[in-house]
Amino acid sequence: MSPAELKRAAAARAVGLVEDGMRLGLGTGSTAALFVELLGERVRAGLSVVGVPTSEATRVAAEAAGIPLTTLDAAPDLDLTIDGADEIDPQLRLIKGGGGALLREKIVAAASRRMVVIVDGAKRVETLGRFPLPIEVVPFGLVATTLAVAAALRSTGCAGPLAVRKGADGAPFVTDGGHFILDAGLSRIPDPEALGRALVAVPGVVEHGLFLGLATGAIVAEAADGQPRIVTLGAA
Ligand SMILES: O=C[C@H](O)[C@H](O)[C@H](O)COP(=O)(O)O
Repeated sequence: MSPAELKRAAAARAVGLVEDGMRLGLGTGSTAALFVELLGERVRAGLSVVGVPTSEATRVAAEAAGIPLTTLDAAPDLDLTIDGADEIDPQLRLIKGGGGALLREKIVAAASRRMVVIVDGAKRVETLGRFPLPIEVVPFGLVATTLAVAAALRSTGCAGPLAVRKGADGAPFVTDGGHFILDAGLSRIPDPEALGRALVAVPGVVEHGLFLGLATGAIVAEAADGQPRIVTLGAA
């Protein structure tokens, strides 16, 4: 089975969690995009929901799918957020931000009573860190911030290269919030909570891609005999 087929299976299961009248956080990335597409089918069939997109890309996709949208300011308490992830560990701790949407994703997840993560089985890890950790920083003082981030990484037992994420044109990738992303290739993160605390203490760091204590459940689609097999973690 291809990763795309597994992602679709996880997204399809997640659509079943949506109930009439819900206020939804709509995640970002290829898996969340499949959820938006499938949710749009249910909306066109009569389901009444309202969504808060976590990126401009998701806003465009949700509008195209016919999903009514609002802002987090108008609906600051969401019932359910469905989002993808780059990694998930057994404690439902996540690395997110591979698509650069981590800041809005984290704000929306924190404003939701439930956050259910949809992933293919390849995203499951015992220890976070194989996926480079995205760290969103303001462009001003980039070199000083990068040095301080490197010190924060070392102070929590992490080591590895830090690189400014580049776009297809070779220029720094700019997030929806107008910030840059540092990707930290750490291999493993021994203490994600300590690293999270150290990173938010660095002036210039806006947010990091460690989602700790936010996911309430996960839907994992694994390949089993050529068919997707759904495994749920937590409350999903
Ligand atoms: O910034 C992007 C998000 O955190 C995505 O949810 C994450 O990168 C997973 O994306 P995908 O479903 O495309 O693997």
